[in-house]
Amino acid sequence: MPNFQQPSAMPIHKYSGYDAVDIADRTWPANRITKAPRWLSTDLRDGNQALIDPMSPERKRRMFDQLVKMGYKEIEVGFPASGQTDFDFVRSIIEEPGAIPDDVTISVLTQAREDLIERTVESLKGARRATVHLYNATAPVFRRVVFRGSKDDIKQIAVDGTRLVMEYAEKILGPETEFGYQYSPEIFTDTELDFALEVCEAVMDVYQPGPGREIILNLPATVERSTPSTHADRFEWMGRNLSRREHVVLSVHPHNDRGTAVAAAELAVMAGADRVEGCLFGQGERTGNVDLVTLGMNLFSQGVDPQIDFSDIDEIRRTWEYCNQMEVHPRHPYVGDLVYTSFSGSHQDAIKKGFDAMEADAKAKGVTVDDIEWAVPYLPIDPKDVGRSYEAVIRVNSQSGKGGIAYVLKNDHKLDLPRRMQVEFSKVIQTKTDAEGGEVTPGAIWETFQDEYLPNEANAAARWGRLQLRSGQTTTDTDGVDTLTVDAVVDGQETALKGTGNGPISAFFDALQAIGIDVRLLDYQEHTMSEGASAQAASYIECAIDDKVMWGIGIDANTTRASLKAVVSAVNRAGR
Ligand SMILES: CC(=O)SCCNC(=O)CCNC(=O)[C@H](O)C(C)(C)COP(=O)(O)OP(=O)(O)OC[C@H]1O[C@@H](n2cnc3c(N)ncnc32)[C@H](O)[C@@H]1OP(=O)(O)O
Ligand SMILES: CC(C)C(=O)C(=O)O
Ligand SMILES: [Mg+2]
Repeated sequence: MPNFQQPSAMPIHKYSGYDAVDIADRTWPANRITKAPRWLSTDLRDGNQALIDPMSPERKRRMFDQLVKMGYKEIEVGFPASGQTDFDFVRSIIEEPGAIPDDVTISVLTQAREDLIERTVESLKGARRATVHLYNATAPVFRRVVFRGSKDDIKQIAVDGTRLVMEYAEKILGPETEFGYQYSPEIFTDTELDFALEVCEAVMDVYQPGPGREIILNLPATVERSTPSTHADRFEWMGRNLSRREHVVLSVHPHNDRGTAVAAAELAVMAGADRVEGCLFGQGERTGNVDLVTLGMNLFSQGVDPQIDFSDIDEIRRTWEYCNQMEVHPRHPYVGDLVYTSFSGSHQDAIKKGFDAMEADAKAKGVTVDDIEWAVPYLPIDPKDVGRSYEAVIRVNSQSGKGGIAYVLKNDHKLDLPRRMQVEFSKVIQTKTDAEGGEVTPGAIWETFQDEYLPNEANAAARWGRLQLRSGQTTTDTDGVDTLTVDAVVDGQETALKGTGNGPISAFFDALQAIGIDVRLLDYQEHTMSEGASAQAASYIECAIDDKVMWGIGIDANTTRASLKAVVSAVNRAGR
């Protein structure tokens, strides 16, 4: 096929590509992530600083409590030198007994400026575990435009900042505080690798990490600039070249400007990152920080424990929406309203078969479906594991086929329709969706089903059809011949019918023959709808009635009655 694409008129000359990393013997592509990295939530700092209306103290507290409840052990709680609100928030959680669990480390961010550092460290007085996070940009355009200084000047900002953090921590914080330090060469992604390394080494020379004294070196994709693979190369290069590597916690902090933050984080972990910083649902500056929920759930879906509890994902989302005053997109991975829903026929067919196969496999092994490996097509995880029901899994519209409709009837009403009956009923629904458009809700599917197949069971006003069954009795003689007597309403008249046959169904056909209705049996299936003494049975009968082939269904606690009702259902439909 010829390619008809044409050069665009976009101003491409304004932009340049990123540099590849010279690391031909890279090892990260072969690595697998087999355990959760250390997580840091920066919802209360990077997420909060990106909001039109930053969180009120009450909203900040709700978010903090939610993060603690989910299991995050490192939480960046603000930029206390930015103003009174952040400062007071940090003080409030430190001063309230029990607000910060003993195993949670709070962290605070500061620029490398003495007044800001002093105020920042002051905010941490009395904390059990606290980290000061210092940053300064190291990339060429920042050196030239923002700081207007040389490489050495920029390195000096980091060195002086580190020394000041240590001095103020020594002066202000008592022995009750287990103090930690984190340094970020901001805009790492645009910084020359050897210079990023040089600055990190200079910072370490001041801080002197060693046994029992870790340093967190966080390499941020402040603005995402490259493919995740180049980002991973940069992490592998830094990991190989950093001295004192065993005392360094190498941390990744992706933003999502190119839409690949999740991949960038995962590949960086494969390349040696020990720790990931991000925000729930990808909140954060511009296109957001990396989404911690997607990262955690990606691990979960591969059988790796994220060490974070996502089992009530809608509650997490409600809290997040309240705190951020924003809405999660309906297609957001793992949590959006539509992410466990299929509208299209072939997906629905496969999902229904998947659920049926899971049930059968579990039964064969004598266990429950929760004990076997998840294998339902089109559903990467079991929605139940994040607190979702199966209700939304299949939704029916004009793109849907028989499988989806059959799924709704089975799931909501325990009716396991035979395949040819599924085809028959899906045509009824298709007529409805073609005529009315839009979605057909499970309630509307059931109403249509009742009206089509069970008019005598549904409300009396909606009854229709030539025949209604009142009561029936069979007797069997010594030759095995059944005689059936039936009290019925035929064309509005109370009528007594009688017939014989080699079973109740053929006896009923014989009785119908007497009033001019010619019925032949083509297929018969039945199943119980629940366990126990009061269990209902569903009978499905496919009949040739005069020149029409029709399915009917009967539901009753008595299987004979259920099958007679199914014949009535088919006969009435033939005359509709
Ligand atoms: C990538 C990130 O997310 S970084 C975090 C960004 N978050 C925030 O900035 C939120 C909170 N910040 C604030 O509220 C304010 O910036 C404050 C209160 C901390 C400081 O405000 P101001 O004193 O007005 O300074 P402002 O933020 O404009 O900073 C600009 C000055 O700081 C310098 N600067 C910027 N970053 C740094 C840094 N990391 N270390 C040292 N100096 C820095 C700039 O070069 C500039 O200096 P100049 O005035 O000599 O040209
Ligand atoms: C302060 C740093 C870590 C940051 O948020 C960034 O560079 O994106
Ligand atoms: Mg950031």
